[in-house]
Amino acid sequence: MQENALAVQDGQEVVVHMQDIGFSYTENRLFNHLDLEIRRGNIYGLLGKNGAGKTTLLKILSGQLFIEEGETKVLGENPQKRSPSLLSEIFYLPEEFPLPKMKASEYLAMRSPFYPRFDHGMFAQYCREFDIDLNQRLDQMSLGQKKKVLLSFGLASNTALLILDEPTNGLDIPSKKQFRQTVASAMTEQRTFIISTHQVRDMENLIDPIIILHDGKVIFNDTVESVNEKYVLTLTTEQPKADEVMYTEKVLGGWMVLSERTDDSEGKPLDLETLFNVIIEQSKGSAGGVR
Ligand SMILES: Nc1ncnc2c1ncn2[C@@H]1O[C@H](COP(=O)(O)OP(=O)(O)OP(=O)(O)O)[C@@H](O)[C@H]1O
Repeated sequence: MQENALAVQDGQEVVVHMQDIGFSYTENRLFNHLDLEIRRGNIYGLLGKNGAGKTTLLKILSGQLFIEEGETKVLGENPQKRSPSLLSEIFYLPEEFPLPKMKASEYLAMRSPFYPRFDHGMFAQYCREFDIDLNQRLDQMSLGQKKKVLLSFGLASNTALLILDEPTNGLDIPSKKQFRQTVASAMTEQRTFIISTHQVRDMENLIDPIIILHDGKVIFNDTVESVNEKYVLTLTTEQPKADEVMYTEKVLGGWMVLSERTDDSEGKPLDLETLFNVIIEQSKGSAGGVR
């Protein structure tokens, strides 16, 4: 693909730029003045409550839904134009999908020519790792097996942008570990992955930065590390007063409290689930939130 010159922020190319986006399915507005920037070479996690609009956002990025207001640029192009060169640089794995009545090997032969840098050796390796029989018919596979075929296909496609919507849904316990290892091994500086998920425990130590979609906007787009540099979680046995702490949560043995990190702070870093709850909680009242 002849990529247009992309803007560079902090040494990383901006592969997705969304500005002032407005979108509705019905008279109710889903996105209102939504802004988003995604930089090359990262595995982003897209988090949000049910109905926040994660799938919708991913469909806009992959040229399947059209916005009413604002501007979207993906790899420098407007995805609504659906140019073949741009579409061959995006692989989108939906949460649910119908697959044709054919063997996985036939599907490979049919779809792989669409992706100019498709790596057949990698595809075979990923399928071996996921224990997939390429001679089995796709429509006779379980949900998890189908996901593994498409995931292997997407990773081997070598597209600049790989979008995975709830990829671990349907995967058994050993496959989730395999998923993390395979995704991490397929990542390169030239690629960008966006993974939408509710299964944050499956994604711990894989996705970073984190994007949180809430109330029609992106309310957080930053690394977990940047939050942990500023804040710390500590366990206390006395119930803290709600108005004296930024965030608290009842846990076994006491209360988890989020406070600003000082030089002598001792505590544990935020896990993704707590980070999500903190950001949503902060968005309710405070100006600014945790940033
Ligand atoms: N085709 C459609 N027509 C009308 N409304 C829709 C359509 N698709 C989605 N919606 C609505 O838009 C909102 C966002 O849906 P979307 O699937 O993008 O959310 P999500 O964050 O992916 O949700 P979940 O986490 O439950 O998968 C929801 O309120 C949903 O009901």
